[in-house]
Amino acid sequence: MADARSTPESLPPAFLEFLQENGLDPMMYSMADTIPRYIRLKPGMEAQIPEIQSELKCHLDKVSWLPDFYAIPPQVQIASSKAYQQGKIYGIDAASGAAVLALDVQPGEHVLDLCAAPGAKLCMLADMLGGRGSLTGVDVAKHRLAACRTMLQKYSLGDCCRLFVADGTSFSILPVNSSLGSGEGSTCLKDNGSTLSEWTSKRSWKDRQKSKKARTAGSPHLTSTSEPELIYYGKHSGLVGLRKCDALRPSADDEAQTSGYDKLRLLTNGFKLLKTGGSLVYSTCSLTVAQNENVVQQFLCKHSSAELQKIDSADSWPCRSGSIFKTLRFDPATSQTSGLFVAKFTKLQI
Ligand SMILES: C[S@@+](CC[C@H](N)C(=O)[O-])C[C@H]1O[C@@H](n2cnc3c(N)ncnc32)[C@H](O)[C@@H]1O
Repeated sequence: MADARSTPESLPPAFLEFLQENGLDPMMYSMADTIPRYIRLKPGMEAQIPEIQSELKCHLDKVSWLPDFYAIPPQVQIASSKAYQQGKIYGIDAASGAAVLALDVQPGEHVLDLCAAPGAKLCMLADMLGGRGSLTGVDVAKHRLAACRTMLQKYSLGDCCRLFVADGTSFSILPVNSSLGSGEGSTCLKDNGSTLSEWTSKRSWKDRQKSKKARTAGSPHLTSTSEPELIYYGKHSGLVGLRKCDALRPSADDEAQTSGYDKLRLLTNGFKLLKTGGSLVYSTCSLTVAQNENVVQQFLCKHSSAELQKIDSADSWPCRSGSIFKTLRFDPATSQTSGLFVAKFTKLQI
């Protein structure tokens, strides 16, 4: 693995060859420290910008091509700030925001996020839906989904989203109350023989924070075993409409959690669940052709009802076309983001 501060000259020749094969600029490894950090402002928090700037001690530099996004210097840490802890800002890379924007979600639509944890994009989707329609998040890693639930609660979005611990390559739960799915109120469905339940914490995020503080203070009553089990929770229903598959490259930690992870299978399953006429965004933070264009190519060969769509809003984005027409690549070196591949599909009636 290349060090983030490597210069092109210091990279091993085999790695340079690999970068060349994938059309990647080796300069990205010497520029990592200069790429800004991005925050997204919670809708309605615009008046708080001066206060946030003064707390973070930096200027929030509006990202011209992405609504509600601001660039801040890379060394600024937001996690300990009040603005972050009080749910006024999200930490999310601009390219990730673009992938969500590509889906063009409208209030009232129904969205599935496969590989949803820790949930920055899920929160953005929830904000875009504005409490109308439905949102379902799926992740195979239980602890990551718990973090996702905590995040949703922190931003007061806990009631807007159903979460499932499940493998996205076989997840098949249809929206409750759908003509294809189960009846209203059904909480637990059989999926390929294994029971899948919807998950959340019994307690609110505020209560969990209180317990955490109490534990830190040494309360004898609140040990780590007092943390509740994750249980079924949910009340949303709806028809399948828009669906999103966000299959990102796993970190080493993810690899351990999700061995056998297969992007083509995730994409295929997301598409299977997609309503005719709906849209699906496949986005990965992998920069390789194998995990991006090749996956898209193989997928299109097998699915005659899948059509790549032009992402209209992308005309002003700092990205380039992938090697397949209509796919997009955010290169770290030129886009000033962490880098991302994005492809948008629609399902045709055939
Ligand atoms: C890079 S993270 C996704 C980031 C997330 N979309 C966000 O915006 O915060 C990748 C996630 O994919 C999950 N994952 C990997 N393989 C999966 C699979 N087959 N089914 C469901 N989730 C999977 C991992 O557990 C991990 O949480």
